[in-house]
Amino acid sequence: MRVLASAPAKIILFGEHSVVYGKPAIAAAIDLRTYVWAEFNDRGAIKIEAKDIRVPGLTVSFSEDEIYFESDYGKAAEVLSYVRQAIELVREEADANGKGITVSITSQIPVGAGLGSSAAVAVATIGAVSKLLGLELTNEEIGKLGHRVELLVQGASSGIDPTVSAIGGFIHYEKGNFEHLPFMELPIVVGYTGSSGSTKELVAMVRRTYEEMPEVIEPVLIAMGKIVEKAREVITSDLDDEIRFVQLGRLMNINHGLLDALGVSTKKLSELVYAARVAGAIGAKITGAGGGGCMYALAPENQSEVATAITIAGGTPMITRISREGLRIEEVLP
Ligand SMILES: Nc1ncnc2c1ncn2[C@@H]1O[C@H](COP(=O)(O)OP(=O)(O)O)[C@@H](O)[C@H]1O
Ligand SMILES: C[C@@](O)(CCOP(=O)(O)O)CC(=O)O
Ligand SMILES: [Mg+2]
Repeated sequence: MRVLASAPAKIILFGEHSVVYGKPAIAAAIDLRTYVWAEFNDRGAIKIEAKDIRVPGLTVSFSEDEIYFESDYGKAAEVLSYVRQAIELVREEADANGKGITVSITSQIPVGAGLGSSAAVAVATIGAVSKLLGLELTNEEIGKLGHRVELLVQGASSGIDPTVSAIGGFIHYEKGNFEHLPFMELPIVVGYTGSSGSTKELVAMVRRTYEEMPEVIEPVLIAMGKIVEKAREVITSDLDDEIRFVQLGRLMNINHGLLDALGVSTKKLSELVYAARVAGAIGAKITGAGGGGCMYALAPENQSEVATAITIAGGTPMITRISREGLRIEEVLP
């Protein structure tokens, strides 16, 4: 039997980092996906083929007609830890420890770019392997297992990414509970800096700053939580879209300033944010953990001008749509 599952990327509209401290956040699944095939193998081992992940430390040397591969196995193992933990957790749930499972991954999501590639790969792996092992899990339960995977690998995780990747759509999330917000087409442009940041390291860096000066950082986190509540009021109000977008844009700009205060922006991210605003975006901010990765801009009138400005500033623009669907079982072959 072979199973193919897929799970989407996400953007965090408001509340990254503060959500790790129990504050609310708002996120949406987007139409970039990670695909995972799962099947049994008879070696009793876990085998992972990650087709499009570049492992730092893998060197290929050529001599005459021979090719040598040298790998830093420590780094390779670390990079594959989300997938490995996901498989181990499902095997445990299914009481199938020791069963040989091969997974093969392809992904459309840039890695370490704030678009939740870690959650998508965990959720798609859990989806495919649980189906293979005959476990009946709801998407919500799979999101919770995805959260456990992120906690095991990162040490800290709010759970928002695996939740939105598993259930899809547009959600308000707080301490493990989520609520679907009314669907709205968001005229946004995502700008990718081309560099990556590790969520594990950025979350740990914010934690260190918080522990050094809680009296300074706590009010910043509280303000971020208030921004989310205000944004939720605007999204669920019956005001015209035009007014709602202007209010959301202002809240995005304030949220970006506070993320910068936490130290998770970079020169390039801020350049893309300002380039988008100068080109007419009503709001622009980092999305995800920062330290590289992506920003997004709200540009109801001028998405293409904003995309051009992001390109001129050295970024890669992506025009994405919200994905109503989360985890999907794509194929089950005998
Ligand atoms: N296609 C993939 N195959 C295997 N592992 C992946 C894949 N995509 C992401 N990952 C894992 O997720 C990590 C990146 O997660 P993270 O630092 O949280 O950034 P983000 O979730 O924003 O992309 C990678 O280092 C790798 O361990
Ligand atoms: C920084 C954080 O709020 C979001 C991280 O998202 P990503 O891994 O950068 O896509 C961490 C979390 O919510 O667990
Ligand atoms: Mg992640």
